[in-house]
Amino acid sequence: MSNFKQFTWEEVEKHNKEGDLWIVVDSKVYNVSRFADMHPGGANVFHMPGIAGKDTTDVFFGLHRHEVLLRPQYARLQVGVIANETEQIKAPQPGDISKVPYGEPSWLAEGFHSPYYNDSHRKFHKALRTYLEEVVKPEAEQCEANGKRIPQTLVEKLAQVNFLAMRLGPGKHLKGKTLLNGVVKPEEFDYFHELILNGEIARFGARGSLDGLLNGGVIGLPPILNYGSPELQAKVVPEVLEGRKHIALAITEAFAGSDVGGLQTTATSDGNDWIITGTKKWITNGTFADYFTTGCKTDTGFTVILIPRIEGVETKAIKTAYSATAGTAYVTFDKVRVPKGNTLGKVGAGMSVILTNFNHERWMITASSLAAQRKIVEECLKWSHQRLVFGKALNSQAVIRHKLGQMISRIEACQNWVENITYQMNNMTYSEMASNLAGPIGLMKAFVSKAGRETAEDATMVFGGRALTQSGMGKYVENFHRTSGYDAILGGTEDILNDLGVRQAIKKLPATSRL
Ligand code: HEM
Repeated sequence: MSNFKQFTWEEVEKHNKEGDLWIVVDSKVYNVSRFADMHPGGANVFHMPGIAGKDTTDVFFGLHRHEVLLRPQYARLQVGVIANETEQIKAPQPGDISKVPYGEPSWLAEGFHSPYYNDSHRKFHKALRTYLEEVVKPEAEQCEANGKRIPQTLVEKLAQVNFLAMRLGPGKHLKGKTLLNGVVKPEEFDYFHELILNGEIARFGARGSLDGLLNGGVIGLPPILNYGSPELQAKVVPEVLEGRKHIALAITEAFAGSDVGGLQTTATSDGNDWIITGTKKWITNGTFADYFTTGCKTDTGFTVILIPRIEGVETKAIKTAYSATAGTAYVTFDKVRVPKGNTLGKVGAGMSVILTNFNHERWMITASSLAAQRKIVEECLKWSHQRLVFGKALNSQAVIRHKLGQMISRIEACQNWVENITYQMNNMTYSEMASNLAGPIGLMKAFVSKAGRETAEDATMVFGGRALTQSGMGKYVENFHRTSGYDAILGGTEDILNDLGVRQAIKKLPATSRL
């Protein structure tokens, strides 16, 4: 029962002039007399016909997101409720499952089934979504806007639930850890749990923050876990997983991106040390990283070396299309002296260190991209339903329904592909994955990111000018449209990955295959 004073419509209607102005939104009565002059949409809108002293629910939801009413400074404008009426549009609660068709993958939709997810995944999903929406989303949104790195207080909270360890996926690094307050056991944690995690952090609609949430660790730490010496692992792995230090993967350069063979950073041997000189570009989390897992040219080929932030290492922020909270950096190594014990894998065998890392990174980007696309589809379904044009809902236009149909088909097709690959990952050894899945994951990532860019275009048309502003109705579409290209570039561009997938298929064609 609400504690608000109850009013009849007759009482509300009397407050219909400048200085004494009430409106009703979804059975809630707001006194906007003093607010009118501060209203971002202007004071005069309240004097349009059918507004002052009236029910403005439809016009309100055609212009504002529901969250506007929840902001404390606006919530306090409410002075009462309409007697015998109840609110229809409920504030979302942390952990809620969307009831919008296609707003969730089918395994979460009522009445649907899936062969892939069990009770452990469902329990994990519920706890994780609630945790992220309560603890992480507000900070992620703030960082997306102000460009600051995520606060250390949040890093500490994330470390407490072993967030980064879970982001690395199943494996020995989870052993003995309490995951998300014990909701899933380390030995149960599989690639579907990780798929869920990658999707949930992408639903905030804050792409820079997604990478700012210690993405550098997801791609920078596995080479240490898989190829570092026991001493190096004992020191660096706990520091990073406990959030005391941060790590970045430093491969790409202004000289070479996807063409790893063309890299120019050089490590020369000097007794027991490497002397490293060169530059790296587009390094995610680089502005605040304490360690760089770095691809270097050595006498006998390509070698991966862990470089701490010591004398000779400098980083500066690169201004990119997404939020600076991702910490994208240009990194300079100037005669940096690093012990040879920091070599990851064999000298000259760095290519396989990097290539085995790529499968997981590409699959992760795909999973996040897919969830972000689904969020956009949900936004478009809701918006086209509540937006009135020419006196009717936007979705009464066939051209809009056609766009929605295309968007839905794309995410559903992509979802099925991603879940199939995830199932393969769950049932293959690491080396089977390396040999069987590099091609399919490459093709899948290219396909899903392309689908995302098409959805970004369609959604922009559905939202119109609102898709171009960073606040208001279209804020998620704006963020996705501006940043969907990241999914198409990071971890390998669409063109390169398409080509990789086909080359792998050609390699595996039986020599005797003929029409
Ligand atoms: C309690 C009542 C209201 C509050 C707290 C409120 C608050 C806001 C806020 C915060 C914005 C900025 C955009 C955003 O963050 O979404 C906005 C924009 C706007 N509001 Fe309101 N508003 C209220 C009622 C109304 C009503 C009843 C109308 C129409 C008669 C209206 C018309 C507009 C318009 C036209 C804009 C600009 C939208 C745009 O830029 O796309 N508002 N309002």
